[in-house]
Amino acid sequence: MLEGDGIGPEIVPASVLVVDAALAAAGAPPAEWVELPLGASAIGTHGDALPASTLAALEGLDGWLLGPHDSAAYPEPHRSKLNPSGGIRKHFDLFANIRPAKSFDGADAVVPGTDLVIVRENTQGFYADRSTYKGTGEFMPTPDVAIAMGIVTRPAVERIAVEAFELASRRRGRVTIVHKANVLKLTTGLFRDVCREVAARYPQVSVDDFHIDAMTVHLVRRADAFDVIVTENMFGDILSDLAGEIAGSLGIAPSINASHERAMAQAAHGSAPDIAGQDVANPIAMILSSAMLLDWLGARHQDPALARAATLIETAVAGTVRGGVRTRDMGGTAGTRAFAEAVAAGVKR
Ligand SMILES: NC(=O)C1=CN([C@@H]2O[C@H](COP(=O)(O)OP(=O)(O)OC[C@H]3O[C@@H](n4cnc5c(N)ncnc54)[C@H](O)[C@@H]3O)[C@@H](O)[C@H]2O)C=CC1
Ligand SMILES: CC(C)CC(=O)C(=O)O
Repeated sequence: MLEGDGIGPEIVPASVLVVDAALAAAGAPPAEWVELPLGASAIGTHGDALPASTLAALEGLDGWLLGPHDSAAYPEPHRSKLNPSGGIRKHFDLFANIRPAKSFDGADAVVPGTDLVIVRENTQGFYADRSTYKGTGEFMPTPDVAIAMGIVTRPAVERIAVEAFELASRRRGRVTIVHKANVLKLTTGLFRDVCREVAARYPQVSVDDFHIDAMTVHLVRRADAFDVIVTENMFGDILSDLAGEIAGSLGIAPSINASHERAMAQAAHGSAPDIAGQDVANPIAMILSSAMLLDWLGARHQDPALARAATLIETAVAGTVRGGVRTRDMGGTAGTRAFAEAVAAGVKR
């Protein structure tokens, strides 16, 4: 576990509490938690927000929880470096960022009945790292000119499209491709076209596509009509915050960042410095990210107890919300810890 900054030291321990309860209830072996330094505190102790020792320790693992970091507030030179989660995603080539947005029965949502998953390409576009793709990233040829160079490649689109179509095959059988091929014709045009080629291998899955600007409108109006949305890195980052809020709150939006070998649970939101340290943050996003990780590990290791633990968590979170225990962003009064304790009690029940 890596707690990160801001609300990280509140929501990550809240998730650990719930995961421990779920593993015990599901008859799975207990987790052995190892706390690794990352974020502002690691700048103080190790001189780096993502210490080499942290990356080395992660090498030996196939799953971990990452809290959010407040990298926009780091002092220089740390602020100008690749942010810590970007560094981990890049190091382990965690190419698929899977971000569900699901509303809860009985709780407010902009669009009740929302149940979709954004499959975000996690390595390319404008967020590509210069050391991986030469010539990409941001640079300033003069103090008055800033340039951002993105990249889209066929293999990267193919592998994320396969993730999206496989997922849709296990869900409601629909994939929506989001792009901006009317303006970014070559880059996001390639993204759309390669996704369409992959679609041909999945005749049982229906496919459509929208421009990113129009897609924001469709989501606000009828998010409940979508199943799996596949899109490039930056569009997926933005769209998933929107989808989380439409489903009820950004604080309920989970994710995993995955390759075929490793997965990292990480809430879709940031470190929320405006509410940090007040015990008001919603831990649902981090708790459900942890459940996604257990589910992923269960599939990888063919261990049904881990999948059971994931289901227990999802059911207990939904039951807790339905029972009226909610944090402030969802109109309730429960604190972060109290909410997690209620979920852990629900898991045990
Ligand atoms: N995965 C990560 O580590 C991410 C880190 N960040 C970083 O986080 C810092 C703050 O970024 P912002 O743009 O302010 O975005 P943010 O996601 O931290 O906050 C946006 C708004 O949502 C609220 N919010 C977020 N999570 C919440 C939760 N669990 N419960 C209740 N309310 C919640 C915040 O209070 C704030 O009003 C920046 O340094 C940014 O770079 C941003 C996004 C992702
Ligand atoms: C990790 C962040 C700095 C970027 C972001 O908002 C995200 O990837 O979710």
